Amino acid sequence: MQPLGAEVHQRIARISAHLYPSNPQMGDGSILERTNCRAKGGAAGFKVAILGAAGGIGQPLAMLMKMNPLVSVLHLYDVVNAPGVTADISHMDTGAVSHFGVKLFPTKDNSMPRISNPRTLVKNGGVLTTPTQALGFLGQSELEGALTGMDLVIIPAGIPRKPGMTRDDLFKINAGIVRTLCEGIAKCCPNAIVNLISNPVNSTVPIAAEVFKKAGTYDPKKLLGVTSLDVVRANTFVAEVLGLDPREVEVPVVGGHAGVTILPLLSQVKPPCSFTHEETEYLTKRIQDGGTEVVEAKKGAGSATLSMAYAAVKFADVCLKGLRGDAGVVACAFVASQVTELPFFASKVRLGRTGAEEVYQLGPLNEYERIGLEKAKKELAESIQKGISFIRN
Ligand SMILES: NC(=O)C1=CN([C@@H]2O[C@H](COP(=O)(O)OP(=O)(O)OC[C@H]3O[C@@H](n4cnc5c(N)ncnc54)[C@H](O)[C@@H]3O)[C@@H](O)[C@H]2O)C=CC1
Ligand SMILES: O=C([O-])CC(=O)C(=O)O
Repeated sequence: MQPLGAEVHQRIARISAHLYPSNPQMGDGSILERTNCRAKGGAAGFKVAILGAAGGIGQPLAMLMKMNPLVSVLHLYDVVNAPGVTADISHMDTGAVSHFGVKLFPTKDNSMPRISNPRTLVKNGGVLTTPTQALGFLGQSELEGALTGMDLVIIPAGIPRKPGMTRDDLFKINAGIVRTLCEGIAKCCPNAIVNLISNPVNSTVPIAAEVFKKAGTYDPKKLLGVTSLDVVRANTFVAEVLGLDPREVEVPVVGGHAGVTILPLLSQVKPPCSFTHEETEYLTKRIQDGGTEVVEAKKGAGSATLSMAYAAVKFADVCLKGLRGDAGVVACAFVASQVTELPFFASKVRLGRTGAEEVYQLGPLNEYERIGLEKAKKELAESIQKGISFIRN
């Protein structure tokens, strides 16, 4: 293998310094390192990490994010099988790079980096690029590499439910996983938008907030619990009842993401429509129990993964459009909120360059929804407190 010329060496150092401004050691080119760069033809876009990328949600989510034209770099992190998933995804001829892998090795005198396969280097508008060569991020020791420089971090890491379990039964294991991952975010990409999928969302979002507060990096606008699957389900089930195309239906779903805390506002469905009491009861229950419906159908093989990946990608896409500065980007999410007396609540939010820039009020509720809201708040208050106490005590 031939050593690289000084010009290439300097270019690598410049790119690394640009990508890792807070970690200059990554840019000196004299250590074994990984560098990000765009594949030839890769669109300028956002850097996205998926934590738990080898899981039931993580894999289809990685695939769909690799197809998103707003994404230029995709980091796939897991404690198992991340390199395999990354290798697989990296063969897709889309723009995003699922972690490009040029490995730079020190030379004997430690002065000049070598590249494992110099033929993979391509010059693209002055930027060092390579056709996608997959490298995932495997295990705790690679978490920092996965997170450094990210604009958006999506977290579907953690165990899923089996029949008979509640989402709260996942707390014992998932709380610790979320804490560790969020400590990494606070350290490596404190300005990233975080989309938290791991259950129980009603507690994991408060956990994440406490971790960020402890680290001094908390920005409530940037932490979003993902409740988009509730909206996706609500749109589907309401469309079935109305005999409409689900793509034309918009149902706000507020509260939280577990059982009675999932509160569809059927009085605010677009296009405007009305439901009988029986229809309201049927729809509310079906939307609230949508997750359990899938858990039971899978008979112990996990919970919703494909519809969740779809819903997560829809939500990530609106977050990226907000970051890009698009106007009028609105979606439901579980966020820090003053809409009720609770510190967190899911409602419609407007997404902008800095995250959830505006949290909308609930609007007029009917009697059925007002009763539902009281039930939702009671359970939510306990779940939120449980998350907060996990970090504070
Ligand atoms: N917010 C929502 O609407 C929904 C949330 N979920 C939740 O998403 C989570 C993931 O579900 P699935 O993908 O079906 O589970 P899964 O078990 O198929 O995948 C989870 C992945 O997380 C990885 N993982 C475990 N510990 C990790 C750590 N410390 N760091 C990084 N990765 C780690 C595992 O290796 C695995 O690949 C569950 O908690 C589930 O309840 C599921 C559906 C909907
Ligand atoms: O039900 C579960 O455990 C997974 C989930 O959150 C959902 O599908 O809404």
